[in-house]
Amino acid sequence: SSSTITGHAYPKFVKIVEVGPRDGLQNEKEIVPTGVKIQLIDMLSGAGLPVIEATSFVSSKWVPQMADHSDVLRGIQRAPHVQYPVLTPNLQGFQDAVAAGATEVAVFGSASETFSKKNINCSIDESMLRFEEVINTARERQIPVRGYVSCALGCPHEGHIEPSKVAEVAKRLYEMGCYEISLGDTIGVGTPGSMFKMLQSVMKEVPTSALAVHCHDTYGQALPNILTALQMGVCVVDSAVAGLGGCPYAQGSSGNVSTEDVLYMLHGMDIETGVNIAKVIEAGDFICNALRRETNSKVARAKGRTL
Ligand SMILES: CC(C)(COP(=O)([O-])OP(=O)([O-])OC[C@H]1O[C@@H](n2cnc3c(N)ncnc32)[C@H](O)[C@@H]1OP(=O)([O-])[O-])[C@@H](O)C(=O)NCCC(=O)NCCSC(=O)C[C@@](C)(O)CC(=O)[O-]
Repeated sequence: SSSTITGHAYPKFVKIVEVGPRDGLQNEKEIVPTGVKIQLIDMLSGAGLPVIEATSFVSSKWVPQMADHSDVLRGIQRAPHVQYPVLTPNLQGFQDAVAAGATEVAVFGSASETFSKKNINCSIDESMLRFEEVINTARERQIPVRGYVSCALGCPHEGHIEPSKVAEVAKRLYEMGCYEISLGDTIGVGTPGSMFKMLQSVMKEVPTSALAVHCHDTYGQALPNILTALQMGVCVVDSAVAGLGGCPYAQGSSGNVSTEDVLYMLHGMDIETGVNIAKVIEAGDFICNALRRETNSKVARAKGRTL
């Protein structure tokens, strides 16, 4: 159902997918202690987030920060009704994830051929074969699989990406069995204009109810881009506590849009999320202290603990 605010129809409820513990931390140079990652995830669970992407089962040679994936997954206190998906690029990652107790996984493809090679060391077509193996094996175990499409609004190597290419990759992932497709503006170059065109194209191939947007805030466009997606009926938004993040294989990519800023906007529009913004700010304080870093969330900076 939808409500009308500012002359547009918006979803009444938006699902926030918190990606801070994975996308937010994967690019940190100094290894974050496993206990800190676990405490962060537990604090985020306590804030009422429905989905918390916990870690990645990728090669530790490629992404050393995620090498403790199994210990993180085993160490967290799972809250009821919270999903803790993990990234799995191939069958090996999937099997390791299941052995560590994963109950939801995500595969991550790209709309850019060059980015696919740099990020997961294979072409888009090869990646689809790997993902098909993961998805088919997951289906046998009734494990839901989410799918990402990176470079949906631009590529660090190829520049402009055709919306039709994004739609094609999204369709392939959806038809293979991903229950939700997250469209990633990996380097944060999109604007409401390019978001609109890209979504129009993707929505011809994948139902709107199965789409999520995943915005990085490099050019300060993440919130308007998200608003545009909401106006088009998208009701799942990825974000990272304290605006942590960036992809190690996307030079120039800055943090994800911050969960606190997304919540502030949504709640201000009377859109429900089930998330307690003050508790997210506390989790943000915790991780920023651990990283000895200022938050990237404007809302956290403005309101601190007083909200
Ligand atoms: C995909 C691979 C593994 C291919 O890496 P590869 O080197 O092509 O793999 P391979 O199959 O040729 O195997 C080589 C070695 O890697 C091992 N290996 C093989 N698979 C695994 C695995 N799953 N876990 C651990 N080890 C693995 C395998 O066992 C072997 O070990 P060796 O025999 O040499 O000792 C590699 O390229 C990789 O790990 N890439 C990581 C990419 C990554 O994590 N990127 C960041 C996440 S994506 C992102 O941030 C974007 C997103 C999702 O947020 C959305 C957006 O913003 O757009």
